[in-house]
Amino acid sequence: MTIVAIFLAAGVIALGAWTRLSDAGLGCPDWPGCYGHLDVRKAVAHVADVNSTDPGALREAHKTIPEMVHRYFASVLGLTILIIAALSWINRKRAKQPLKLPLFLVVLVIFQGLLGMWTVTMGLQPTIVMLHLLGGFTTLTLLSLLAARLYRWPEFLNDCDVRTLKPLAGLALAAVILQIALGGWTTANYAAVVCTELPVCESGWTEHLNFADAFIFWGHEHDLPDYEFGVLENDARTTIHVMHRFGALLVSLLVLTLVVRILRRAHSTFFRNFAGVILLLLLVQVGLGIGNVVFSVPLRIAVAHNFGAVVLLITLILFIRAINVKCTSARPGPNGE
Ligand code: HEM
Repeated sequence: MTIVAIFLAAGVIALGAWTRLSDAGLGCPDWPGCYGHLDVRKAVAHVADVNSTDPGALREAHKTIPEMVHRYFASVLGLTILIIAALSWINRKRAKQPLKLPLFLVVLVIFQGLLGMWTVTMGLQPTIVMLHLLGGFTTLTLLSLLAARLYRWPEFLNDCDVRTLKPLAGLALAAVILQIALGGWTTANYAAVVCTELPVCESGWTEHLNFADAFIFWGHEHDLPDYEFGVLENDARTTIHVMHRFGALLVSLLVLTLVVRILRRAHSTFFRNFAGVILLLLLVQVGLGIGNVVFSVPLRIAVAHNFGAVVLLITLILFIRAINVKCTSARPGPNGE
């Protein structure tokens, strides 16, 4: 069941990215239905009707589809998490049966639903959009952690030297989380295309930094009907974009140092492979980020960049879990001693 939930959560994240990045976030201006309809086909027909009687209405029927498909998948995921929590409760007396994590996931998925509703009803308010993205990433990460606990993966650790890497791994994880939040902030404020040059931004970018306006999280002053396509001035958007680039540099330095240290300390194939996977994910993620800039954020690259971020996050969390399990130089006995 947890594995099913993992696939569903991954699908919901990818669909959410597709919805957001194809500017379909307001494809359905109401919630939970779309123009009052729970059936997406009726919503499409409704938009077509309105457009035929009022050609100035400019409603785009195709944008209702990603939004509603995202909502359908999210509902099934919510239901699956409820079932997981119910099963954990029923089996709570069994040894090593996790209960707090499934219950926390229920609270999280309900809060995610509320954030999804506010995303629409508050007209794509950037802080809500970013929190909704972070909530989705947290859901998938915690489900992966739950699966690792249920399947007792890894069972034991026989490479005790890698445990000394805990502080560095924690630091790399914190940097990745911050970078994900900055990425979400870049998207939510439509700051992706303000810097079209590498490595930082257009020449003279240092004169176009405005930190005061770039990080206003609530109460923006604007007279637009909603936040679609952003409400910030160019300098504030440039600042956000540039911070995401510097964030990438910090993440790269920390993650590369971690990889080198793992390779130096670890003697097991398990951890050497782990280092290889982390390195590969970092390279792919930076490559996709550069692809976003060079090709002006094509939908496929942007969705892959979103997904690459969550996979990198999960891999680091699983690495930290792996270096935290009981360390023994020999395989443990049947009772775990
Ligand atoms: C190193 C690790 C990196 C991580 C973890 C990361 C993470 C993210 C995340 C989570 C988003 C939000 C995606 C979404 O809303 O769907 C994002 C957006 C973005 N990232 Fe990164 N990123 C990284 C590196 C880079 C690099 C190196 C560049 C460019 C050189 C870059 C350029 C962008 C751009 C332009 C966007 C906005 C995309 C849009 O609005 O459609 N990223 N990033």
